[in-house]
Amino acid sequence: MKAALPLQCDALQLRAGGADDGRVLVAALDLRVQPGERWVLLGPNGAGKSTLLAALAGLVQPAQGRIVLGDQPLAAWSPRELARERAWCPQFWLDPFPVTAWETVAGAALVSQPGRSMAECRALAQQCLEQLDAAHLADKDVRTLSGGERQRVALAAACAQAAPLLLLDEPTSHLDWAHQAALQGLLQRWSAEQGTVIAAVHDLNLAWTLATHALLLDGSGGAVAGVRDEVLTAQALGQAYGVRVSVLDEGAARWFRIDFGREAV
Ligand SMILES: Nc1ncnc2c1ncn2[C@@H]1O[C@H](COP(=O)(O)OP(=O)(O)OP(=O)(O)O)[C@@H](O)[C@H]1O
Repeated sequence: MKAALPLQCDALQLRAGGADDGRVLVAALDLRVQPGERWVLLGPNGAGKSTLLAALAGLVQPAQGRIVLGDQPLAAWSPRELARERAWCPQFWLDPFPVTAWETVAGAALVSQPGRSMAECRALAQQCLEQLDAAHLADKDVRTLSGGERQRVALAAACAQAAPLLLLDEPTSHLDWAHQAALQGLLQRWSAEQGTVIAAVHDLNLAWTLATHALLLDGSGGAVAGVRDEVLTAQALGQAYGVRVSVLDEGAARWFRIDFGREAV
């Protein structure tokens, strides 16, 4: 896999639904993301994590400011070129047609490299399904899969695109513990090869173990971005989510506990 390109946001403003009169989700975000970094996006429901991921994928237009990938604004990239640079794995899937898992993944491989033969796409699809422990699902109709199985197929499709920037919207929302751990390992290897990962997550402990950097949206347009240890603090998380968060530092690890029985900070 080739190395990811640097990604940057300059005074980025995003509104709900990308509409001119939509609520401001992100007021003026400056962000620098370097190849090999793993970012987690956090913030309350409706804060704008999915909207920001879609904007970074080039699928939602900023109200103001700009996003730059490599040396040109995102808006200047053609869809075909962009498909070679970034893969976007959404939070939900619509599967209206009877398509198999391997066809779904092979389709993603074909999007980024239209010259590939179907045999090559199928071999790559098989490899990516194996990486996500989903090879045994290859011939199944995606409409018949369980939530976790369908999510692993979607993640395999994102990997098959072989685009070095992975934009993942709640990638572990349907995964059991073992598959969460396996995905973390995969994403760490991805970034070790100079791929970049940006993932929206709600699980603070998973966020901590996954991330090198974090971006915390407050739901009112504000955002704090930086290295993980400085952003993921009890105070900042408590304020953003409106719950009491306590932190246990244990060697190099940090554990978060949410006190659901106490009033918000
Ligand atoms: N197409 C749309 N039209 C209008 N409003 C939208 C549209 N898409 C999203 N929104 C609104 O924008 C806000 C941000 O949504 P978004 O999905 O980005 O939040 P999120 O932080 O990912 O939330 P969650 O944690 O619940 O997944 C929400 O209030 C949502 O209702």
